[in-house]
Amino acid sequence: MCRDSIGPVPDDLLTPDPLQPYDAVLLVSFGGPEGPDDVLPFLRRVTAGRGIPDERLVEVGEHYALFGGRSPINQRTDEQLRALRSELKNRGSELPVILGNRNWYPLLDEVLPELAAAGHRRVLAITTSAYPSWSSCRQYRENLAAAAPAELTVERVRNYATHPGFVTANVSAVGKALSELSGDPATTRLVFVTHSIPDQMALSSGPEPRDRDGEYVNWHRHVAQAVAAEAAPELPWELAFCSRSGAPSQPWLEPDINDLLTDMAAQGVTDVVISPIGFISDHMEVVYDLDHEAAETAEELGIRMVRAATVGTDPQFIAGLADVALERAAEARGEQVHPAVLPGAPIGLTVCPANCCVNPRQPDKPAI
Ligand SMILES: CC1=C(CCC(=O)O)c2cc3nc(cc4[nH]c(cc5[nH]c(cc1n2)c(C)c5CCC(=O)O)c(CCC(=O)O)c4C)C(CCC(=O)O)=C3C
Ligand SMILES: [Fe+2]
Repeated sequence: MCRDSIGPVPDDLLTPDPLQPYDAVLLVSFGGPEGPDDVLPFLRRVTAGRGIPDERLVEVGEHYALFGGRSPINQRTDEQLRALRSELKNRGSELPVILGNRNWYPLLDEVLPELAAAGHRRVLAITTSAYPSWSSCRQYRENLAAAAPAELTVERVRNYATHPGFVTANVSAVGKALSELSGDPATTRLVFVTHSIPDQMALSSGPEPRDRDGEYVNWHRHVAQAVAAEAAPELPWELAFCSRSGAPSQPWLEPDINDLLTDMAAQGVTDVVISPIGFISDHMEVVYDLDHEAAETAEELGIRMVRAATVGTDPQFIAGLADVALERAAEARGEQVHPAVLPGAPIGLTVCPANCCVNPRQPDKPAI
């Protein structure tokens, strides 16, 4: 794991840093276990006080065990961190760009006090999650608020899934995946996949007023529509969900990707491209739930399935992250900004109202 040294606050007053008034950039990731001994402590940390059934934890622990107790997430995030660091440097910023995780080392709880101790006072956070909802946005904001010492202000960039950079990178990935299939276009489908969340959480995602299905689903539909229109205008597409957990009695977003594949096979579909637009790099959900579980379902059904790449370090995506960071800094300086966004799609908020992305099952906690 790469730890850029936190270092002193840059004091080059001759050329103002394009990320001023911020004095550091913090990439905020979920974090994942590095080996077999980390898996249980990691899962306990993620699920603390959440009422997730033990069977589910055992099951998820087994997914990690298949990969030697190690999630790909830390390495993938590290690659993104390096790519972002060099992109921001190319754009003229000298600020340190460092990593803090919510659930594994280096933990936000350590990194934010270290930043403050090194003299930093105003940090710009970029989360590795691109969409609004409690799980994918507010929970990050809550963890940041809990970890930040009083002298440190942490602000964040907008949810960036509707930025054209994210969409363009997914268009390339889908194009490449499609070129690996040679089936009849009439029986080929494009399926966008994201993380399932409880229906109630989806309905309370984003600020009010909300789209009928909540902003989590609304945003995914906008992204899916835009990627499909560019990458495969001739193919029908659908949005499916993976990685549901929680009690079986609690409704979560559907269709599950495995159920959708089953329905598609019954309708004569022969070829499917799966585009994991819900994830910005290869996490356990991608390498297990899609590459292992959904791939096995497809094989049993006789469907040829290709999984499109996650955006990872695609230069268009990384440039988009740099764009939203520079845009946020300009906003913080009180300048007028013109955020790039898909035509007709929602623009993420940089400062959220109190009722944004609430978790219906938890009293509101302080959030940045
Ligand atoms: C929307 C969403 C994202 C995408 C946005 C984002 O990226 O943040 C995401 C990402 C991730 N989720 C991850 C891991 C886990 N999520 C869990 C549980 C849950 N996730 C939820 C939602 C999401 N999760 C929800 C509603 C729960 C139920 C409990 C709760 O209300 O919190 C559990 C507990 C076991 C289980 O229930 O499966 C684990 C271990 C990892 C790391 C994977 C790795 O190691 O590579 C990543 C990137
Ligand atoms: Fe999760």
